[in-house]
Amino acid sequence: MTTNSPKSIIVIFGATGDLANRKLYPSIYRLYRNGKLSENFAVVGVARRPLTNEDFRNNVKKSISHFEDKSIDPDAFASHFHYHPFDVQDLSYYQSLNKLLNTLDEKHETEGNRIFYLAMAPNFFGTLATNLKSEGLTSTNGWTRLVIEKPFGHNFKSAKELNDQIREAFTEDQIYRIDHYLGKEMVQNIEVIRFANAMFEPLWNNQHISNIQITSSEVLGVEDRGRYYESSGALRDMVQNHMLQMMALLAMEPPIKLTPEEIRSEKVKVLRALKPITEEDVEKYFVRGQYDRGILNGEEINGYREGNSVDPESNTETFVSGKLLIENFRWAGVPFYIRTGKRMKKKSTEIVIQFKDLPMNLYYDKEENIHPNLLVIHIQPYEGITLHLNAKKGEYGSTSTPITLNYNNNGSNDKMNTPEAYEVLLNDCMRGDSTNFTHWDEVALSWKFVDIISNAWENTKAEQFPNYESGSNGPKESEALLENDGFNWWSVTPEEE
Ligand SMILES: NC(=O)C1=CN([C@@H]2O[C@H](COP(=O)(O)OP(=O)(O)OC[C@H]3O[C@@H](n4cnc5c(N)ncnc54)[C@H](OP(=O)(O)O)[C@@H]3O)[C@@H](O)[C@H]2O)C=CC1
Ligand SMILES: O=C1O[C@H](COP(=O)(O)O)[C@@H](O)[C@H](O)[C@H]1O
Repeated sequence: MTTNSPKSIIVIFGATGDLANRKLYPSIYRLYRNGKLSENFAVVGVARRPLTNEDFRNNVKKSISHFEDKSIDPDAFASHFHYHPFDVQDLSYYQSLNKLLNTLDEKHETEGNRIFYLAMAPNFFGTLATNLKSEGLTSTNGWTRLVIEKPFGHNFKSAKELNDQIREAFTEDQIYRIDHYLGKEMVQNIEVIRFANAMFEPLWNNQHISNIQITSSEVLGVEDRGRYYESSGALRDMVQNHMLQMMALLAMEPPIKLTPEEIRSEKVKVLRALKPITEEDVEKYFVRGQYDRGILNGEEINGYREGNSVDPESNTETFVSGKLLIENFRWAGVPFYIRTGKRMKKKSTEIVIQFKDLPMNLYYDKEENIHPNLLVIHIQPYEGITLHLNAKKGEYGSTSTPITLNYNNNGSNDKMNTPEAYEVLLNDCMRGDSTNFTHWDEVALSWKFVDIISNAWENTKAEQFPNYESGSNGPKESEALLENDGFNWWSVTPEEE
């Protein structure tokens, strides 16, 4: 680990793209504004478009205009940015990039520290890593790190090939595989809620928890990403990474220390304990869906198959729900239900931990529906924690009424100061903290689990597609998945109550 405001050059490959403009430049700006970057930093943008430094800096200033802070001169900030146009497949340009980096290293006194951020289509990841090494850009007096965007492969086989190629140029501890959910404030809070509260850990097992539900629903559709999404679908896009990572954080054993190695090792154990399913069993444990037309926020929405670059008879799923079982002492018998989809009723990521009912409830006769205790971790857009309890509430006699204790995390941070996932992860990477990045072992195990499901789905046409209306909660089979076990999906966003 290095200091809190590390010195480094960040080279962004894909500097004119959507991710760089929407997420990376604003994140670098916020780090700068919050004193998390020393003055000794430079950003070098690489893409093919023939921009001048001035054009590039103007683009950067545009991308930060929503977040601008009057006390910071945007030109002073933008002066740290440099542009170097070339096609990354053309080996001859890497030498000139290296020269530029050496010059900037001297100018900004960045001590040879370099982050190579691959914000480009995944087919370039392997080549870029190889070229950076072969052309000497990784040989400096400081540290060099490689940040890789998702998707990391398309299945286990391609992910392994990619990993093998990257590992020829970078060691595992130089590789930072992004899963932006791990940078979210409330995802990081899972560990704190679990391991810093005496009241939860003793109950955190199959004796006291009946099921856990993880939902990540989106209102947005596939927008202009049809080409990518057609070969991905919700399973690869969301389940292989974000959903399984959240599940692992909820299910892991307490690490002996809060180091990247110890936390990762516990997450890996959870992924290894996932009950494997056979292709024949996929239908029993997983539901796939695809959105049809519908009404969302009063607006008529087209179905997935009507989108750009989408096959009018597409078999691609835009919704997945599933039941995961973890075969270890702590979790045997407790279903972890996951659900994610596009064009759903609301944008919301939430985790619901449902506790078992008491062995005998004195209020059963008096209350028709005794409410189970729930611990809800609201990841986004509402951030917070809600505990659902039962209590007597201002009435004669002894009746039980459901009540909630609520902590709202949005309220404690003004919007400008809530760290965005990419901001947190960039800062972690600069400090050399890989805790919130995914290790190859986790990626490999996640792909192995997901491959069985994707194989089953690719080999069978979903006859009933499209099977859920835009603006709904997904297909009815997803409700049945829980109902068959005697449960239901909880709808728990505080504003709705
Ligand atoms: N956008 C997002 O919100 C998210 C993106 N990601 C991932 O991030 C990566 C980038 O995504 P995104 O920004 O949306 O993609 P874009 O298509 O918007 O950007 C791609 C970038 O790559 C550059 N580029 C393309 N080909 C070459 C080449 N041969 N040589 C040099 N530069 C090239 C393009 O610039 P030019 O045309 O000028 O060369 C552009 O800057 C992908 O892996 C994606 O999966 C992950 C999560 C979210
Ligand atoms: O990785 C991805 O995540 C987004 C959802 O992210 P969120 O932070 O808005 O919840 C999803 O839209 C996209 O398809 C996927 O690639």
